[in-house]
Amino acid sequence: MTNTEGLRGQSAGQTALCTVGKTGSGLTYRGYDIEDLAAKAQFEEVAFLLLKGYLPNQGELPAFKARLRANRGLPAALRTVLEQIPASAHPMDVLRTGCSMLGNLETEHKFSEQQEAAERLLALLPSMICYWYRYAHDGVRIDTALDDDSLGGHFLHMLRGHVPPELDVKVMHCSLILYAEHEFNASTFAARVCASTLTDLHSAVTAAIGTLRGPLHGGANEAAMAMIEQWSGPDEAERELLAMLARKDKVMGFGHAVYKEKDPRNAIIKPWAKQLGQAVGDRVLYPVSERVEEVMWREKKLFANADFYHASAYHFMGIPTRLFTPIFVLSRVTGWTAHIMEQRAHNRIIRPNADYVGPGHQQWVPIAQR
Ligand SMILES: CC(=O)SCCNC(=O)CCNC(=O)[C@H](O)C(C)(C)COP(=O)(O)OP(=O)(O)OC[C@H]1O[C@@H](n2cnc3c(N)ncnc32)[C@H](O)[C@@H]1OP(=O)(O)O
Ligand SMILES: O=C([O-])CC(=O)C(=O)O
Repeated sequence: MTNTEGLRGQSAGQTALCTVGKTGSGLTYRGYDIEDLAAKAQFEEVAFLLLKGYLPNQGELPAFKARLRANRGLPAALRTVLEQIPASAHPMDVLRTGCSMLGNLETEHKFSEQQEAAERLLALLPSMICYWYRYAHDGVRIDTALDDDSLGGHFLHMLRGHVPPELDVKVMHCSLILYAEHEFNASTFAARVCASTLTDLHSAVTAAIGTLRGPLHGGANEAAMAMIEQWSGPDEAERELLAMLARKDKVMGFGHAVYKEKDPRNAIIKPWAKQLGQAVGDRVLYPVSERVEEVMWREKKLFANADFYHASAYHFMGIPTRLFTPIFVLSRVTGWTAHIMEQRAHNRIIRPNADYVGPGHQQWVPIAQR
């Protein structure tokens, strides 16, 4: 593999949204450290920061949250489509289809409508996934226009059918902040490539959802869960993990295309996973996770990325594994739509070259002679 494969290490454009690994391990959103945002901000403040370019003041934040609350309801035609999708479908495919359908029902006709379209998607995606999930699994048509203050609380309320405890809402805030934005990651880049053709916002977000789904990107939190839940304790985990490494299997939730020392989001989500594990009396999953992290560093110098401890944290909150990557979508839609707007503001169609490695010039052979 050449060093430049996967465009690794190359600049593919400019952004004012985020820095990743500029000092080896740091992460900032519009100049603010992720540690400060995760400890001090509400997710909605971070969403506003990404979408508008500055932190909201005391008047702007409640107004923004009120707009998000008012935008939670699903159009009837979208509910009808969601009701057709079987319970066996992957929830990421449901979001992809739902986002595309919304583009038919609430088409973004002019770019001057982009802020409203972005806020609508942010407010409505939790309703979309929970409406489908509860209908497909329990046959219940949930009320999505609940009055929860926060997006994370609203999501948990719809999913469970009751108001969630404060600890779970706090963890959701933190998780949504950590997942909101990450420069030119694969799904954001897909959204920007799409936007660079001057297509509509829903098309670009649909492309991003499809890109996030894979296990090398957002799908890693689900894949990490599938791996750690197989093991009955740390010793079995270590044995099996060493066998995986000997086979050169990829270990999901480890490594990163940009960070070289650590992923700063790991140190923030890990203590929450520990606290949630203690709250539910876990004696297996968290110790297994810690051993996996220890062995990966000892054997390969590979560190846990944002996805690894998200797996156990979500699991301890009772969230079904197949909804892990969709939660990533509910958050990253802020980064995607902010990047789409940034791309449009300084647009040139994204169209790199390729190094040709195919056959030399060929003589045409008529089909009867082949
Ligand atoms: C929120 C996010 O999207 S974070 C990323 C989530 N994805 C995952 O957790 C999936 C597992 N991780 C991976 O597949 C990779 O680390 C990626 C996709 C994140 C980054 O890929 P790359 O930039 O190509 O990785 P990198 O160049 O650092 O790899 C160096 C070597 O380490 C190995 N390696 C990297 N990550 C892992 C891993 N998780 N498990 C085992 N080996 C690994 C590579 O195979 C490569 O080995 P080689 O030189 O023998 O081929
Ligand atoms: O930046 C990346 O390549 C992947 C990542 O961590 C993210 O999208 O959050």
